[in-house]
Amino acid sequence: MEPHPDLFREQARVTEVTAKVARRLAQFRQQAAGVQSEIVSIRRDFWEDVTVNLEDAIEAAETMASIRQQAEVMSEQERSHQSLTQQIRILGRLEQSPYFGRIDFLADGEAEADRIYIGIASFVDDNGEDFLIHDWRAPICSVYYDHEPGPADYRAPAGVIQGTLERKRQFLMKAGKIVSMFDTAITIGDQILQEILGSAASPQMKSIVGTIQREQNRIIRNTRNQLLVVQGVAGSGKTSTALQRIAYLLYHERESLRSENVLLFSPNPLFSSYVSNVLPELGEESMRQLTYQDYVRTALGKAQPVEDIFDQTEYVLTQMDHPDYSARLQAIRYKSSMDFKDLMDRYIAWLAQDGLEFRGIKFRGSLLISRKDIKRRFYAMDNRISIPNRLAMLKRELLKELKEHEIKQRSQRWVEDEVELLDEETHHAAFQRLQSEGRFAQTSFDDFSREQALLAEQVVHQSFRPLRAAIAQLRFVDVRAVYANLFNQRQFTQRIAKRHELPEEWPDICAQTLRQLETGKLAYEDAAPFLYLKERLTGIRSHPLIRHVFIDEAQDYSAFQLACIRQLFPHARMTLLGDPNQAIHLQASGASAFDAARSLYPAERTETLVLNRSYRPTREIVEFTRRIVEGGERIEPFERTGIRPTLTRVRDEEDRRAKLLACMRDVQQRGHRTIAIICKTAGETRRVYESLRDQLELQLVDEETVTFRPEPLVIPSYLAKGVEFDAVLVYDASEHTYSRDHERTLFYTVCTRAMHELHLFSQGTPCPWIDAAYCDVK
Ligand SMILES: Nc1ncnc2c1ncn2[C@@H]1O[C@H](COP(=O)(O)OP(=O)(O)OP(=O)(O)O)[C@@H](O)[C@H]1O
Repeated sequence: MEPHPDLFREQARVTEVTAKVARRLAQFRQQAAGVQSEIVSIRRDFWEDVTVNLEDAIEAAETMASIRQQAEVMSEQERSHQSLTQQIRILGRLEQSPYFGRIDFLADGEAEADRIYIGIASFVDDNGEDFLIHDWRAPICSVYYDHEPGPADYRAPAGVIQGTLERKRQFLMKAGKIVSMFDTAITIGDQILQEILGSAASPQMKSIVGTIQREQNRIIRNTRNQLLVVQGVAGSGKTSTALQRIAYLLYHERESLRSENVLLFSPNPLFSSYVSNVLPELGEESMRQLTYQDYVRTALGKAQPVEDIFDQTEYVLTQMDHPDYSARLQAIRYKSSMDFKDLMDRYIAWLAQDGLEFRGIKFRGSLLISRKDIKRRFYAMDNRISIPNRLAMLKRELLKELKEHEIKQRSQRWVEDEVELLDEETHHAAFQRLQSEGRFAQTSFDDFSREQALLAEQVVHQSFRPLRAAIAQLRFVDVRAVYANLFNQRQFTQRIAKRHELPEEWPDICAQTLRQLETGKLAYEDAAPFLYLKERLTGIRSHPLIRHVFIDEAQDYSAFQLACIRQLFPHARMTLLGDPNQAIHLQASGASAFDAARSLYPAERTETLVLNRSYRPTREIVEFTRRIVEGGERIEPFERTGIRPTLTRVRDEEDRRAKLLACMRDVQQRGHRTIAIICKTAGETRRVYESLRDQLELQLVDEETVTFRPEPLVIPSYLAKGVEFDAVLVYDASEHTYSRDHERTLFYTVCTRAMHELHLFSQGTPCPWIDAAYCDVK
């Protein structure tokens, strides 16, 4: 292809700008080194530079002031070092690729067009006036993403600016050199996007800043709503867009928003690390990330273990022959529903009058306060006061009473014994304390008994510590028993369930739940309701510092979970991203997750945006995968072609192994590196790994894995969600493995992980959603 006529001129500008960037970088590095050595010397001389004098109160106060002042100097230097480091990181990136776009925008009424070069951050010339690079988030830069050459506008703080986009140019650069450059008006399709999407998958997600599409830009720059729902097909850029949106919000609200005020709920640790590099690549600190499971575990504490979500998923995918299977599946669905939440709300309302369960308070085997007594006191309080407030009052009362028990214990025999066992140092410390408090009398006999009394006080105080902590944390409320009662008073539950139908297998669900509760470990499906109950009783611990919550793969959340999340972050705006066709966990509500979320916010503060174009896979893969799901005809492929998916029939395991290895070799020969063999379950994944590892360098991915390498790997289906590979080999695409209702979305999720190649293997009848017309059958 002919080089672009302006290539020479543009390269000259790039060279000039990168030289300026390099100069600024050198200056900043020097400054940072200076600040660094300043910090080191402040740390070293800290105690020399403060005057320490604790002789009297005035001197001590002066000493404190001097320490504070010195600490302030140090933290100011540390802040400035941090900011310099961030600038250095950004300049380092600009030196490699200063910008990726240019627009020439002629505002109405102006004589000359503004020439705007767009990069990941602004760069102003040494005169402090001329922008050599504009930050992609600046208002004018939205023209680049939203318009083709011709009439265009953008929203500035002062209002909408109308004008004409005279030119739109895209660049791809490496190490300060233009690799390719196009004007959108003269090329067909999006050449740069073609190049980017055609390249290899990477173990770390990359930012899409240079090629954000118009429909994605609407999501990124949406600042009006409290709830933004993004419903997008597989590979439509939901995650990429979410991360760009976070970067945008950090810029747009830069006066008040920090990365620690933004929280992303991600599906698993592998996904968290997969996306963790995008914001740093854009010059921003990464947001906080959490899985829902981690959140529940932290909130419930170590004392209340919870089943792993992956163990629940494995159960659902493998234990079809288990006698409890059908009841458990029903339990998972019901306990995730809003019907169950309603039931619990009514139960909690009743608990305000009766039914709360408590634990007695025991010390060294004897009962100090019985549970009956605690219950009596609780229900003796004014029942117009909320349960959490009544419990707080009760807590104070119990702590006071505990103090009295503590005093009584001091004269007990066991205390005397323990005092005798105390070491010399403790005795000495008690002696010194009494002396400094002037509590010694003249006679040594009294002195001895005073020391004994002080030590007894300390011993008892120490022994009561766990009890005090337990009361302070309201552990005298027996949440587990309260939860269990919901399942062991069937008639009662049926009475309060009235309007709602309990599930058909309710008696079995009750028996199963009680058995599980007895083990001390919560089933995963009980975790969210249990936590909800606990928080409704003991007080909701909300997180007011979080201002934006993002939930990726939102289709996999239950309506119940979404309602809880809403309650936890009362001051946060919410962005929900998901694809109902990829709902793979049983508690998932799929499309109704979005309805559930919408019902939690006022309609006028809610917006839903849809992404139908799939960027990840080639056209051939989209043609194949969109036939797996209902409504797949609305999925539009991006114009990038490749080889057709294949379906290989195998005779037996030996044949499968040979054909899989042959396929793997072919794929590697075609230049692909990140190749995933996707199995359905963790058990199958391990077996495949064991059987292939002597033939192939292979990485085993399980729920503990946090990163993957660009080489062949074997992974269970549900862990692959959200990530992508150059080629996907579906280990077993037979009807035996994928044919039940809830396996359809799982199969779709697995197949849509492929960017360039998709190969399926099947022994016996292939899974019913494979359309042989859209793949090569071998
Ligand atoms: N505007 C874009 N420019 C360049 N690449 C893009 C763009 N949009 C999406 N992509 C690429 O498409 C792929 C899929 O993006 P992403 O993972 O964000 O999609 P998703 O909708 O979250 O997918 P899924 O739901 O299947 O997990 C990624 O490789 C991403 O870089």
